[in-house]
Amino acid sequence: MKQKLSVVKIGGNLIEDVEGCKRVLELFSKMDGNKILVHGGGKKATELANQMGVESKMVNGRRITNAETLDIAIMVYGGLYSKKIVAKLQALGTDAIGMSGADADAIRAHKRPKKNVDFGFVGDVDMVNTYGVFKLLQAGFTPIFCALTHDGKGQMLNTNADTIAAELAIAMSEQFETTLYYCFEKKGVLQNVEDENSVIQHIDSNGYDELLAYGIIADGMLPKMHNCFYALRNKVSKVCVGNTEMLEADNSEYTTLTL
Ligand SMILES: Nc1ncnc2c1ncn2[C@@H]1O[C@H](COP(=O)(O)OP(=O)(O)O)[C@@H](O)[C@H]1O
Ligand SMILES: CC(=O)N[C@@H](CCC(=O)OP(=O)(O)O)C(=O)O
Repeated sequence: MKQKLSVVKIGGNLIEDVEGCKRVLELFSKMDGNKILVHGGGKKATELANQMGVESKMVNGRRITNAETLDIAIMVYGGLYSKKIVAKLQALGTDAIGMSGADADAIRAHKRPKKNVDFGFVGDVDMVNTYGVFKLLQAGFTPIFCALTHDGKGQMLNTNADTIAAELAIAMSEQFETTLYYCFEKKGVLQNVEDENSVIQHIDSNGYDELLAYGIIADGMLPKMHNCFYALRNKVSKVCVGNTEMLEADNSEYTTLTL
């Protein structure tokens, strides 16, 4: 029987909230078994870019990343947030190790080809070094991935954290029975985004099409849901979307997705 693995992605809004971040890291550190954390930080990158007088442009939920923006991404994701999260987890007794895709050649990507939009230094994932990640887990480390990949030729690339989480979960599913958790500030996928108590408990492929058709899923939820179903179609056992409390063992108020 395969061992279990949890891949938990935490979004930028959650990290920004001091209490929310503290709680999610506490719950993550208490989770049993093999686990990997993936963190975003898009909100902070936009804030820092503003302070530096650099314009932030998003297209389809993805950041247009020129050389200056890439440096900001590396500073915020690979530096500020990675180190702060690792330090907090260490204080909670989790032997966390901060990872970008370049570290241990963990995630290779290629620069997204120019089509209608030139995304600049945005990476589409080609390969996850599952053996490298496996070795870290076997050695007792908990890998903490940020939203950065590399092309294997010395170029860092900016890759959406939701995508990193899905690609890691898919690749590691060869060896593990994997559950992917998308943790953000709302209780789950909501029927009405203004109403926290309208959590949709379960969404399958047909339901997903309907939600799309009715425009119930919008903004950042569009690429997130795309990643959820992409993961499910590629052997990830279970995908869940919810807030911090989803990581509490006896909580069931969140969204579960199936094909
Ligand atoms: N049906 C929906 N249910 C929940 N959130 C939704 C929905 N439709 C759109 N959203 C928006 O999607 C956002 C989450 O996407 P995003 O900000 O990219 O997440 P993350 O913080 O994980 O990066 C929510 O803050 C919410 O405003
Ligand atoms: C290419 C791309 O869009 N990368 C994202 C990476 C950070 C991220 O995904 O952060 P959240 O999870 O907090 O949104 C960005 O730069 O915003």
